[in-house]
Amino acid sequence: MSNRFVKFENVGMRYGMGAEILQDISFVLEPGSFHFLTGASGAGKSSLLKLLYLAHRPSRGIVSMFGDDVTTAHRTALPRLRRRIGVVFQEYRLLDHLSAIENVAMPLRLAGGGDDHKIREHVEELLMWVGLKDRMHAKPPTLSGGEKQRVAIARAVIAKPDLLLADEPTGNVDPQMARRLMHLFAELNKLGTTTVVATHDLELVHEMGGPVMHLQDGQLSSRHLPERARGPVSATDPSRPNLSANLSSDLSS
Ligand SMILES: Nc1ncnc2c1ncn2[C@@H]1O[C@H](COP(=O)(O)OP(=O)(O)OP(=O)(O)O)[C@@H](O)[C@H]1O
Repeated sequence: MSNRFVKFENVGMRYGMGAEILQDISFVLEPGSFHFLTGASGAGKSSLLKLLYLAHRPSRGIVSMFGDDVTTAHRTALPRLRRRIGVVFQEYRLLDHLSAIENVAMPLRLAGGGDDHKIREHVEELLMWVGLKDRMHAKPPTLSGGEKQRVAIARAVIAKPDLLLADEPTGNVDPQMARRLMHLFAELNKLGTTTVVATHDLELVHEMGGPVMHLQDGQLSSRHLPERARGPVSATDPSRPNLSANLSSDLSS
């Protein structure tokens, strides 16, 4: 288990030659833990996620991912680590020339996980669960913002990553769908995925509870809210997403 830890020690971050926008950030993400990341617009939530996704190097401090010090790691070592991370980007980053099904199937195909028929079945089931039954064959340019967001979420969770990073994943959906998507994250988390969800939706944060990382003035503070809603989202929606298909066990090896 120890190689699944994520640890930041006195980390700073800046863009180019600018001032540090994150300073002395220290925390540990225990394997299988669930964290919200909050903070005002511009506080640095997406920037912290960039460090976690290894898309940006810290200006100082030490970042350890899954037991490896990645602060000075050669860039050729990063793709192997990134394959263990699922990301829901704020701007989705879907492949426009592929259908929703093919976008979501991509992580499984890259991991060589399972035969074509099984992959398709699993992807279709997940897309149905996120309410996209009728939009599976659509390409991203023809999808609404909320639909794209749900495709991006399905793509991030399909391969059961060791670490899931979600940047404002419910920003474009209605409150009921937001709860359904949080339920999906909670179910994935129960299967062992360490999860960080950056959000402005404090109502949702209070409803779900648990550890909250808060950014303000470049500094990170932590608190723990009482956990209230780790079960089904509501009495009218007791279904569970099927995330247990064993298609990609080689991803985390
Ligand atoms: N590529 C970049 N180059 C220079 N500065 C940047 C870049 N990206 C972000 N910033 C700056 O870094 C700071 C933190 O931005 P970041 O996007 O991390 O905040 P955020 O908390 O995610 O905001 P929001 O909630 O609005 O998405 C802001 O002052 C922003 O202007």
